Amino acid sequence: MKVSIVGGGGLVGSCAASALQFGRIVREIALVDVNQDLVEGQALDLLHGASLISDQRIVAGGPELSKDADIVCITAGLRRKPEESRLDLINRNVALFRSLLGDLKKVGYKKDAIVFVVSNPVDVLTYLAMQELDLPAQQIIGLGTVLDTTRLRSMLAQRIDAPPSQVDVTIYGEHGDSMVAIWSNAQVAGLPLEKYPGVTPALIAEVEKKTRGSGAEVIKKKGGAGFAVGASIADVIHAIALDQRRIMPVSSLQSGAYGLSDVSISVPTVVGRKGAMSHIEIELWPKELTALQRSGQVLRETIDKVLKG
Ligand SMILES: NC(=O)C1=CN([C@@H]2O[C@H](COP(=O)(O)OP(=O)(O)OC[C@H]3O[C@@H](n4cnc5c(N)ncnc54)[C@H](O)[C@@H]3O)[C@@H](O)[C@H]2O)C=CC1
Ligand SMILES: CC(=O)C(=O)O
Repeated sequence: MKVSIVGGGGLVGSCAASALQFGRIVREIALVDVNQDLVEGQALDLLHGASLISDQRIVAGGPELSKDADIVCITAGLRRKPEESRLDLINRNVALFRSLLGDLKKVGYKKDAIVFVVSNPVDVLTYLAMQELDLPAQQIIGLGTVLDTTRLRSMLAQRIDAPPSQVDVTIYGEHGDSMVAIWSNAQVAGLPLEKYPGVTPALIAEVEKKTRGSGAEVIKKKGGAGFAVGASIADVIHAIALDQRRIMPVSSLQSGAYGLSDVSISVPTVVGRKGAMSHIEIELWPKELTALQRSGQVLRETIDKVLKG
């Protein structure tokens, strides 16, 4: 498996590369960036640790490195300002994104490549990639609410003193203000979350609110997300590389599940070597379903305004 990271010189791309190196699963990590010195420096820094970590090939360069990549992960983009909503970013990011898709089209890409979008607003740019590239829709996925989900699980675990890996609650919908935490099926180690010691409706509401504001909080305090988003990206890439068919909250084109269609958004999705292989529809609380459909509506309106307008 060769993974190229477009924007690999930046914070998100370099943290993803480091997580992939420690993951020891993919064969080659290619960092692509317009900032040549920066990307060469990142690749060199990763390479310096190779004898301690893994035998992967690590290279840096221009768009041509994506030509034979099995997974093209796009993290190039402009960062969100603390007071800016993710959707406001689209106006600054669409032109940049179109130009790097243009570079990719020029150099070419594998017919079975998975294009994995991380740049924000991730759901809208995932939809744009699907429109612009000549690939089946299932081969184009976005990070969606994978990062939001680990933030929610990890912070809730800390509050109730449970192991983060045993907290099972997932966020779906937009990677943005209208994200929807699905509490109807939440568990800790297989036990119903609401019966777990220390869990109260007020605590749940507080952690959910903190999760919603996490992106902005991290940007304000350290400039942008790095470690957690890098780990999230590596988790999805490993599910693809190993054809794990895990159910993950990635963003992909919808065609009817939960009443959503013609929009890229996160719902329970089977992720494997062919990308977003299918969507799983389960019963939600009516208020969760309504919120998920509203989230889809928010994204649809943005797509209509920005991409079709
Ligand atoms: N979906 C998610 O959960 C998250 C998404 N993000 C998004 O990831 C993106 C990147 O964030 P950071 O890494 O913090 O920004 P950054 O500024 O550190 O890195 C962006 C990199 O992209 C490069 N770049 C710009 N134009 C390029 C082009 N045409 N081709 C190749 N490289 C190009 C820049 O030189 C820079 O190295 C942003 O859009 C941010 O909002 C960030 C965190 C979470
Ligand atoms: C920047 C962003 O989308 C996040 O940290 O959630």
